[in-house]
Amino acid sequence: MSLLRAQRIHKSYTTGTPVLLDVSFALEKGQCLGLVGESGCGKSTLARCLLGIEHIDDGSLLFEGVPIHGLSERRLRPYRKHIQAVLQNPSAALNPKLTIKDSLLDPYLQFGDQVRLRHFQYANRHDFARQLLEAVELPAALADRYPHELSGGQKQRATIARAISIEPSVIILDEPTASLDVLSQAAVLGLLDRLREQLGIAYLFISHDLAAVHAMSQAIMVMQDGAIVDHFRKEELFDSERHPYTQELVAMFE
Ligand SMILES: Nc1ncnc2c1ncn2[C@@H]1O[C@H](COP(=O)(O)OP(=O)(O)OP(=O)(O)O)[C@@H](O)[C@H]1O
Repeated sequence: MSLLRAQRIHKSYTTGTPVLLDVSFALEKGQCLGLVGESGCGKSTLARCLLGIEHIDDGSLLFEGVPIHGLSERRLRPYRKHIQAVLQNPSAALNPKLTIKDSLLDPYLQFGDQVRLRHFQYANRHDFARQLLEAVELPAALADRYPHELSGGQKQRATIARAISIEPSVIILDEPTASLDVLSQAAVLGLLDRLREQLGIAYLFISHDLAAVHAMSQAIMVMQDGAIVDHFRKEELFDSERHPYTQELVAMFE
């Protein structure tokens, strides 16, 4: 059974223009599924629907076969711990008033009594934060700093540490390196890839950067104007039967 399955999802905002059109896919355990498409095609809207931040107008979303669309916040809560997110802007994702340690501990304080950790061990706050910082290759001394005292790359590593802290099944990565310089981008993508292998977490990796998506993913979906126009295995990217839009993206990539 797939971990996360979207079936024939449709969504419009109040303006009425469809933003997601008949979107279907399945994310398997431990897989990185890439989603590529140009700005405004609907990628972040899909991410927000999967996270339960936006509602869908039609279709279904299933987590391990259980419908999770249209649930009240209270009924959605048991699923929130399984699906975490790392978004584009780490400065917006970290509370400026909290130390890095307190931000890292936040998901565990919310869900720790409901999760069974296999990789990390919670003995006390300080040691847990140390393990998480170590997992994302940050020095333990950063635990007591505030977000404004970290570089962009360090902040994004901290948001990744927070996302993995309760060992979710899925992380939605929405342009996770967009705000970083080229060297930090490569380092953060390498880190994410290693963590997926170590922790067995599945990613939906959303990006406008086909090269990054190709490097990270086992399967790739291409979105155009809210529809998935192509969906293929990584090895099939250069095949001649690719959708014309995919071929346009490939021409830019080469
Ligand atoms: N809250 C909203 N209300 C109305 N329209 C919205 C809202 N959020 C997004 N849109 C519109 O939906 C469309 C898809 O936006 P979305 O942010 O999902 O695209 P995207 O592919 O993630 O773009 P980018 O790569 O630039 O982040 C756009 O036309 C956008 O203007």
